Amino acid sequence: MQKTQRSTEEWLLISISLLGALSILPFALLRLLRGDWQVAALDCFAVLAMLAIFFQVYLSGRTVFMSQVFVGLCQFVLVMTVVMRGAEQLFWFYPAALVAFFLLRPWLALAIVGLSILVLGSLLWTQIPVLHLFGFALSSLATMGFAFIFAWRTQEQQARLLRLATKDPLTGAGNRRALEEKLLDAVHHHQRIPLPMSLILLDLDNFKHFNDSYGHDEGDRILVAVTDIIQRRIRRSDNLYRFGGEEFVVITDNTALREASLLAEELRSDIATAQLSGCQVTISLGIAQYQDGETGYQWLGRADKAMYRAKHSGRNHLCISGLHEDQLALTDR
Ligand SMILES: Nc1nc2c(ncn2[C@@H]2O[C@H](COP(=O)(O)OP(=O)(O)OP(=O)(O)O)[C@@H](O)[C@H]2O)c(=O)[nH]1
Repeated sequence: MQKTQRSTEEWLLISISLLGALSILPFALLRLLRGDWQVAALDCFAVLAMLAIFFQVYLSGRTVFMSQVFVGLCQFVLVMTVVMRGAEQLFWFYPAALVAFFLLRPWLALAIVGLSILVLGSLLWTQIPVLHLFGFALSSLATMGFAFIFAWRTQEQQARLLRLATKDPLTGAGNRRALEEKLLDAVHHHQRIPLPMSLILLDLDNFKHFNDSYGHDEGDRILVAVTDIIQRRIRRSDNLYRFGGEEFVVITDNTALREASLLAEELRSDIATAQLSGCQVTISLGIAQYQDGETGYQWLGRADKAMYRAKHSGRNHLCISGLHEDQLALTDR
């Protein structure tokens, strides 16, 4: 379960920054040959800065901040080119605006491109005929407006697709696919920054009996109520997933076994005392702290084994996987 693939965002920024540097390079060389030092210096700066962004993203995988830097750089170079070469360079506004909407969140891109239109308009106010200026204002605003609508709609659709792909429709907890992604990310992150992290696997006790006695719809309501109790108890940075029918997983970043077992005990006790649908619902839990070198599935498997030990100990119980089990017995806390 090794994560080696780059995200789409990384590939996009890597490609765009390299392509940008390679496209400006011939202009830089031409201007150097012609002795057009000022613009050549600006072009060389743009090439070097884009290459720096390329290497930074390639090596670190940081895309959000580097996208902002890239868009800021494009706008700066655009404005400076217009300052040095005049209105004839205005056509660069259009690709620079589209890159902003392509890489950034729509509202941030709107703010940056809007500001750029204002700066360019005020620079050219006295230099070009009013009709020419009016033409630029209209075409740039239309480009910005359509790009914004397109980017905003894309963002909404992506968010909706992401919800559909990663959320359990009944409870709203993350689904199994999201859990698998999270396990990959967590292990990958732990290889870079080895902070303790723990996993709690919890399973409703005798749920079949509950379903058989009260009906499937009532069973569904219990699943939703249990999800709410867990969501209210865990931190915002913790992640809850519905792993199977009546099985849930909580992954707690930056949490060692002792804190995770305290949380698990709180969950057990909160649910056991909640009187859901007028009944006592109980859960059994298995807890495992991530151990260096294991895969996400091995980590989950250890928590699963611990959870089954809890079931065999009579249910409404928690068991801990790992070396420190004795020191962490509930009576010890
Ligand atoms: N209402 C409802 N029930 C579900 C859902 N998914 C799974 N179940 C039921 O959960 C029950 C799980 O039964 P078992 O695997 O035998 O487990 P259990 O009865 O909880 O017994 P232990 O886990 O050993 O305590 C089955 O009756 C499933 O039909 C769901 O989405 N809604």
